[in-house]
Amino acid sequence: MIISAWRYSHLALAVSSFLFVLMASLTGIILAFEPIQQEIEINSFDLDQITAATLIDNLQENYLEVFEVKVDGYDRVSISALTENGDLAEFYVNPNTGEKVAEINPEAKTFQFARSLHRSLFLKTTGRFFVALTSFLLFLISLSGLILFLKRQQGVKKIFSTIIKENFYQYGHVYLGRLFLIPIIIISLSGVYLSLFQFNILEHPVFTAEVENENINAAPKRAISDFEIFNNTSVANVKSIEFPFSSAPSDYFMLQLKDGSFAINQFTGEILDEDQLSAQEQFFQYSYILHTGEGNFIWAFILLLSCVSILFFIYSGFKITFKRKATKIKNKFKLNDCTHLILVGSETGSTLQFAVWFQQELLKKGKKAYVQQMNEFSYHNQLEQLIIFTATYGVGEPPTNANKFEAKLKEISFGKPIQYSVVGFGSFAYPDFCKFAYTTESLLDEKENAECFLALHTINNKSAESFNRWLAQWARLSEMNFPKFEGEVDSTKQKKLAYEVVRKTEIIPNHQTFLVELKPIKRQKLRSGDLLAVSPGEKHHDRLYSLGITLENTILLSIKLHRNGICSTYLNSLKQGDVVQASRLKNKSFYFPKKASQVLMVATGTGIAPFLGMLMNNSKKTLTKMYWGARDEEALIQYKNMITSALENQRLAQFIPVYSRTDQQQYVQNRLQENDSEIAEVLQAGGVIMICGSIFMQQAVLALLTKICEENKLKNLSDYQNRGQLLMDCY
Ligand SMILES: Cc1cc2nc3c(=O)[nH]c(=O)nc-3n(C[C@H](O)[C@H](O)[C@H](O)COP(=O)(O)O)c2cc1C
Repeated sequence: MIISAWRYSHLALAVSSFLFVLMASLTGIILAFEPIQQEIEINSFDLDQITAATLIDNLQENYLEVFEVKVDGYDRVSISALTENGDLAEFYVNPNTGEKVAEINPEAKTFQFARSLHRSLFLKTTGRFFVALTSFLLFLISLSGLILFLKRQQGVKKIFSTIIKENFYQYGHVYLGRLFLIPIIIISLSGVYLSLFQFNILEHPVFTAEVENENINAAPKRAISDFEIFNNTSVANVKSIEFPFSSAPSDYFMLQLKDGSFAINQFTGEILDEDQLSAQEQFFQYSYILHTGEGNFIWAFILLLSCVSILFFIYSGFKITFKRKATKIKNKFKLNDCTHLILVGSETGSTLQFAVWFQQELLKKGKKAYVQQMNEFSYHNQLEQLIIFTATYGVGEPPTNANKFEAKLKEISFGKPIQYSVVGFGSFAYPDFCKFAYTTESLLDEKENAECFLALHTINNKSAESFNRWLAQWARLSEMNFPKFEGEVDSTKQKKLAYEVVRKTEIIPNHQTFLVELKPIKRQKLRSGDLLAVSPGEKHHDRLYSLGITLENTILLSIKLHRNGICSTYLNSLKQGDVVQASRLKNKSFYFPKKASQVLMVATGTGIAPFLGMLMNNSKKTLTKMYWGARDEEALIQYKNMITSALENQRLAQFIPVYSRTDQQQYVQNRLQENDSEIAEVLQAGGVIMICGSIFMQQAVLALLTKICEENKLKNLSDYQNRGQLLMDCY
């Protein structure tokens, strides 16, 4: 597994503490319900409007003797008093009247249990130590997570920009991270701070009034309602009031406010001593509220969601890690004996899967192939073929395991001629698509004795299909036969179904293209844009075709016959009534949009097939235009009827054929460029651009679209792609 230092720390911390974090989150979820429940159940009074003087008066009117008043975090006022029946009791009162409103119920058993587990794991001091450590580790995990998030988003300014969706768990991990990392940092830090008090590292100050008894006057005697301090203090600011034990002048009121404590002469109301709340104690109070959500419904709810999100982080984190760990480098031969060296530049391991698969296939063919990380590159005399698979990160930067490659390559000189091929793995969602692969290729270009075997090939979103196109070219040049790389969507694992050939057109000699229409023998749900993996027989591997669905629910395939193409030759040999075995692969990212102001289709050659199906089914008559590139008009013969009928019934608004080998001598991208303002308008008006056909056309069209976006001051092309306004299926 290849991993950067931050990612490694994040993972190591999470793995080492996950059981404790899991326990703390589960109990945290339960405990977060307590303030929520209290908030719902309690009739609260507006304590700001009631003075301590009124409260004391009310109480003294209602009870024989009052010992203490307490105001809790939910603004409930409770007292301990001698009632008129002479009973000593504790209960909640209405501060406006002094009357009893409710009993003080003991805390529910569930909360008691969850709290003990949350605080000490029922292990007393040892448990408290582990809990404190867990809090601290959670803080470090969140901090490293925050740094990874900022690196991923490429800076603080881009915190709120779109998160690029790679897969569900990765996206969820990052998305929830953006929402909950800060609350989790607050929870963990406040937890650590509260723990310091549990271990007596910090202590709560105790207010002991320093009063000289002889200085306490019993006169002039005032009514409580005339005590300045009680009149100036609202009950909202009170934490507790201890009443004087007896009527001896040496006993006084002890008033504890949220910001200080006072000793008050019971006869005169004079302040005998006072103490301001220390910063440490204030910090404790804030930490307590932040950690428990006491008295704040909204914050308690955020705490609840944060704890739930921690559970998701644990689960998705493990999912991501196991996926990455799945591929390991295992070399059968010593490096110095190998003729083929596959270098990998990968951050999260997916590129490595391609490399290891490729190595295994080369080994099966008797080649001595070695897989190595790009940073470890060194030259040996046996080396003949250098194949580099690399991802791109950051702003077109190398992955961590390739960041020293440039420096290493500079020091290396190839003693004998070698041939190299570079494959770039990247994503169109990023502005610098596969940039590091381009850099790598140009570095090799400059090296003596290094000859380019196959020009740079770029792969968007780990597309197995695109990789197979590269593989086919590489195999042809090196005169080998490779099976298909199936990647995550393994068509061999999909159920094979039977399809009957209902139509097959003659091949157009100059273009070597033909149409095949297949009818599923068993009914199935199909959509234009899906892929059909056709199996030419047991011994051969499947070949994927983009399909269109006709109005009769048949599958339309447009095929180019390749000279040594096993599958295209097989399909060309079919006759009406023959049965074909194939499996369907969903390709949801290339469906005709359900809602779009307009659709612009761009295709070359046989790439038109899914579009023909989409047009037939465009019953809403969404405004659709199609640019289609081919060598000459003859290539259109097979599609002409379908295009004409789509135009007639307004399922296609305009068809723009572009021919490269006629007087016109144009490619689709040239024609698109002539209409650049119209293209800009499509993007601006929320329209969708769909591209299907050759990878070369795709790259040229993407370069043009990027330019159009820049010139018209539109958003980044990747923004449109993220919003589903740019859909592609190219090969
Ligand atoms: C944070 C981040 C930044 C990325 N930056 C780029 C980029 O600048 N250009 C690009 O083409 N792809 C970029 N990608 C996409 C990756 O290169 C692509 O997903 C690749 O297949 C990942 O390969 P790996 O799993 O082997 O690391 C980025 C991906 C992530 C998560």
